[in-house]
Amino acid sequence: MQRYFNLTNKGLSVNISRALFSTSAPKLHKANAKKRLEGTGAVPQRAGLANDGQVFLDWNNRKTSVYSHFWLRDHCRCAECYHPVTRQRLVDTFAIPRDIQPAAVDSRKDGLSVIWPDGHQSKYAWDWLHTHSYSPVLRTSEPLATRKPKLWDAGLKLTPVDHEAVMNTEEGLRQWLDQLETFGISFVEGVPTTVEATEKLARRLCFLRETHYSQGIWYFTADLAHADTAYTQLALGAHTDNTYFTEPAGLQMFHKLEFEGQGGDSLFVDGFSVAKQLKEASPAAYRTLANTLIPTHSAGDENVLIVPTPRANPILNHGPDGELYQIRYNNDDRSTLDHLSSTQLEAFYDALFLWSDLLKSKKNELWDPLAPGRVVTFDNWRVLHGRSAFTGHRRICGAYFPWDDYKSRARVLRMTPQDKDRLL
Ligand SMILES: C[N+](C)(C)CCCC[C@H](N)C(=O)O
Ligand SMILES: O=C(O)CCC(=O)C(=O)O
Ligand SMILES: [Fe+2]
Repeated sequence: MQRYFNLTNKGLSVNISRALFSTSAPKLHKANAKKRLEGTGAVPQRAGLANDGQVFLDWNNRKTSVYSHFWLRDHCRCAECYHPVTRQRLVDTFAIPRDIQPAAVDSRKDGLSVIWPDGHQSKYAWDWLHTHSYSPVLRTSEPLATRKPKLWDAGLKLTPVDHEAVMNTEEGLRQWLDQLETFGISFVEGVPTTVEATEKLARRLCFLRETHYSQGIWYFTADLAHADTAYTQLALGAHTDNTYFTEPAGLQMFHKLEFEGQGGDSLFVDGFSVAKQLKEASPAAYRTLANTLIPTHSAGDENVLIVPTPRANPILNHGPDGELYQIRYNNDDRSTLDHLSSTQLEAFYDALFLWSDLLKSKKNELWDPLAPGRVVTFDNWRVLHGRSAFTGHRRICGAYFPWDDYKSRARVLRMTPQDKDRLL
């Protein structure tokens, strides 16, 4: 049941209805703004008056969202304007009059209906409108981005995920990816100690990132097969890999297939947790590591000279929203610092010492002997890794994974196609 109020202005009839049947449907008004707007003859989107050219939705929690007319037309969700299968915009944004006004607006049980002057009818689901309310923003998190990280220290106790479950059930796979997104690290146990089984497990997660080290799965031992310290028996302090790539690998996997000797345990440190500790200990040092650009390179192999574009990046990388999203830190792969002023250089070294002290603090170090059969996978944008020096024979195989494709896989596993439609 609906009630209609008709307003006529410049010969345009506007239907305002109130949905009385659905508790989740917001009340809809547009009369005042529209009347004032048309009375002034101003160009709506440029008028700068708060309520001009907008549709108002009152939600049940007494919040009111406003949506611009142009935005609504540009975001029409009908099959002609938005491809229902490819989920891509079909409407020609640039063919929409910049000052478009609806001919009629109607609140329906399942969403907002708008009829435009050319007769085109747009529909928007209420939950889609609520999710994408931008004035004000009503969503409390960005559900597409990632799981909220849970920070950890040396005491982290994660339940290992069963290899059979990962390979044969969606639940097992989801558990693995959930841990990766939440803690930035996860262990799979019961993996056959072969390169083939490890590669199968890796590809269950995502296709692999090729690098100068390999096409896909790699394995290494202390033989300098590649000119990098990983291929020696030296200890490696906590670091992230690929600091010299424009985009470092998103994930890394290790499986220790063979070991006869002493030492060679694996080290993991939650870089997001250490960053938080640094910020608390010295906001100035934190700012220095967030702002100082560090050049890096990979140049050991004869035919390789990799540097990133841009040439240098901070250790602590923040998005435009100010969130820390990536750690890039490998003190061994840092290039010559020749671009900082004397003052900047001293500030950088001071901050680096504080960072390193926290990284090496016992309470942050998670050590694991990584017994054969126990495969570790970790977020190379968050969790730093290292190893103790070793003697004897040690062979590890593993893989790098691209960030976006790993995230996509994780997202799809925790979302329905309906979630996709609502969240995009
Ligand atoms: C993992 N794998 C053995 C293939 C290579 C190791 C490379 C470590 C290197 N310093 C870097 O940051 O890339
Ligand atoms: O040998 C190890 O355990 C790790 C070496 C390393 O840092 C790497 O391969 O990226
Ligand atoms: Fe490494």
